[in-house]
Amino acid sequence: MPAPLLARAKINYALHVTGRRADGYHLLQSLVAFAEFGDVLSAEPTAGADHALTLKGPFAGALAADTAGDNKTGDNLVLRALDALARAFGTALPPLALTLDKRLPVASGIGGGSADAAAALRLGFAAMAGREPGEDEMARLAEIAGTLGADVPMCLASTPALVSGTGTEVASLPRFPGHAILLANPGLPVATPEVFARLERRDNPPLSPLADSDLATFDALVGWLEGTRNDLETPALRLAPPIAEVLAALRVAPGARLARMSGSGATCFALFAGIEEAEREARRLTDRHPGWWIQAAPVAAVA
Ligand SMILES: C[C@@](CO)(OP(=O)(O)O)[C@H](O)COP(=O)(O)OP(=O)(O)OC[C@H]1O[C@@H](n2ccc(N)nc2=O)[C@H](O)[C@@H]1O
Ligand SMILES: Nc1ncnc2c1ncn2[C@@H]1O[C@H](COP(=O)(O)OP(=O)(O)O)[C@@H](O)[C@H]1O
Repeated sequence: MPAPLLARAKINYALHVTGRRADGYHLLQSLVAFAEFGDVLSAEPTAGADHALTLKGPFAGALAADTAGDNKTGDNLVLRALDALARAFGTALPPLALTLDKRLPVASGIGGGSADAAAALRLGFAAMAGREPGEDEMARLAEIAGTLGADVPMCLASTPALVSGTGTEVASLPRFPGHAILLANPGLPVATPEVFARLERRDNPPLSPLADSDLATFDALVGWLEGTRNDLETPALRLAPPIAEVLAALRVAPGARLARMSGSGATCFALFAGIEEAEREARRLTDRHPGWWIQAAPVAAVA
């Protein structure tokens, strides 16, 4: 059986909404990166006739309550991803007993469900083929990923990238400076469509060009990010006002170089040069806001 997979949290460092398609989906330009923290998906063979999914971890309850239907895990993106994989490859997938350790808050702008779906595609492929996917097979997995959600292809890559289109066009960055991130969520689930619906403008200016030198150091990256935005921040604040308090707390954290909301919220992040500073601020914030979800993690370099 394939080894357990880390379904890393996705963070939109910058997110510009530049248009809207006729089908209502928005055109985005985003710089995304991934924290070395996330859900963990594991699988064992099972004698049962179908896949079985067990949820555990701090957000298992929230997910079970959020997922519709009598079978509380039936709508889970993990099982939908395995179904889509088997259909696309036309190959029987051996029934799997899956365990999802749900460590990322649900509906929180850091793509936990999308990362789980991407991990399920990788794990399912390995269980089906007995090996890792080749380049052509990865391209097919990315296509399947795009049918599961706009964020799933970027989570399949799980490496810093510029994304465009509706989010499914993923250009991995050739280099990226390592640093640390502090994630904070006030405990409010936010529905992505409701945030998009509250946008006042859908024709915002695009990202400024990203030069290789902007990725050479952490300072240079922060400098570039200072000229960018998250266009979903204002509509999300209207929907969930407590996000303002999270942003304010992160902005004044000693050592925080940039504080912003990720995706459609409500999770916000601050960037730090090193993990020690991020962990120190995580402890401080946890003392002051025991009801918030707070997590520090490294963001790996791409050399
Ligand atoms: C906003 C972002 C930014 O990365 O992240 P999250 O806040 O979800 O983490 C994504 O675009 C979310 O991606 P994902 O959550 O996979 O979206 P989907 O399941 O495909 O779509 C959910 C809903 O979001 C809206 N949507 C999503 C993507 C997009 N480009 N335009 C949209 O308008 C649509 O209302 C759609 O019905
Ligand atoms: N494995 C999963 N983890 C999280 N959410 C899931 C999962 N499977 C299905 N969902 C559904 O997808 C929705 C979006 O979840 P999530 O990816 O956590 O949002 P976001 O991208 O905003 O962080 C949830 O409301 C939930 O009902």
